[in-house]
Amino acid sequence: MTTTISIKLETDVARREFIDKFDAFLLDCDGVIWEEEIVLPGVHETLKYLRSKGKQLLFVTNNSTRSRDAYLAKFQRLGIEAYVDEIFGSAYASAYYLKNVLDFPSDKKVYVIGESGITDELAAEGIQYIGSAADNESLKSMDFSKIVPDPEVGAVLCGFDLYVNYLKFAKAFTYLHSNPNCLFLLTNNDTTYPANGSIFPGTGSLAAPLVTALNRKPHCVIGKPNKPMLDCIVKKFHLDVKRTCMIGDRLDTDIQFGINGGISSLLVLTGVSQEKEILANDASIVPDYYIKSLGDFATIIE
Ligand SMILES: O=C(O)[C@H](O)[C@H](O)COP(=O)(O)O
Ligand SMILES: [Mg+2]
Repeated sequence: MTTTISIKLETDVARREFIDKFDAFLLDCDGVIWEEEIVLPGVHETLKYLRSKGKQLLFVTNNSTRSRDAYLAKFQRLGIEAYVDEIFGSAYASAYYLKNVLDFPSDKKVYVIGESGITDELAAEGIQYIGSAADNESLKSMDFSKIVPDPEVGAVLCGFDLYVNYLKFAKAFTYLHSNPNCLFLLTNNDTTYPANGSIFPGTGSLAAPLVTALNRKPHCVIGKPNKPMLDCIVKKFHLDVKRTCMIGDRLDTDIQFGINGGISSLLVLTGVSQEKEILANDASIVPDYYIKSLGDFATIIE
């Protein structure tokens, strides 16, 4: 097996040469740019520097809790220059995929386990939905009489949901179990979520009870590392894959996304994946480059 070596960008010369190699950067958000409301050190300066060099920046996040507009408000709140067309969240990509790829029927509904990011983006695409916040209060007793099949539910879409509960699982299970034509979609499959210098259960772990109960894998997972998200981006921006680099904190989503898309990849060590994982002899996913933090590029600013 040929061992791929990842290049660690430790010197200013190496960092400058790296930046000059690319015209477009796809930037992951959680664990790269910020941890929730805290922008990581040096990231403001680095993003400003990339823009000053005329680089195309695209923000590509598996986080489905916010719509593009809500993300734009977050970028503005945190003092980061961004434009709505540069933002690709898994909620937007899921609504785009349902509308433009699956041609989801207008007389059908989507049952949502997830938050306003998903419901706002579905509404923006004119797709009917039920569930989400309406089911934030779970069953109070073992009375299941109100949980019945609904042939109008054409898909179950599961994303990150702080209010996930038994009622939501029972409804989603019933729609999928009673109707083999009901689509089972995940916004993304991240097993963990980076926060507060640690990791917590992520969307993939929230959807796992449904996968187990149904004994069925999702019909489609939209977010990184899967093609639907990348197709959406490449089609919209006609990127030159040879001059494009994905920057992320997670090997099995961000770096695999770059590999799947035939674009270069840079791993940062401020989120989920660690240096020892890419240095291991049996490393299966190896980025082209890696650096301690996106903010470290601030050292080359003239
Ligand atoms: O659990 C999740 O959904 C993910 O951990 C989270 O959303 C990752 O977001 P990203 O790192 O792609 O910005
Ligand atoms: Mg991340």
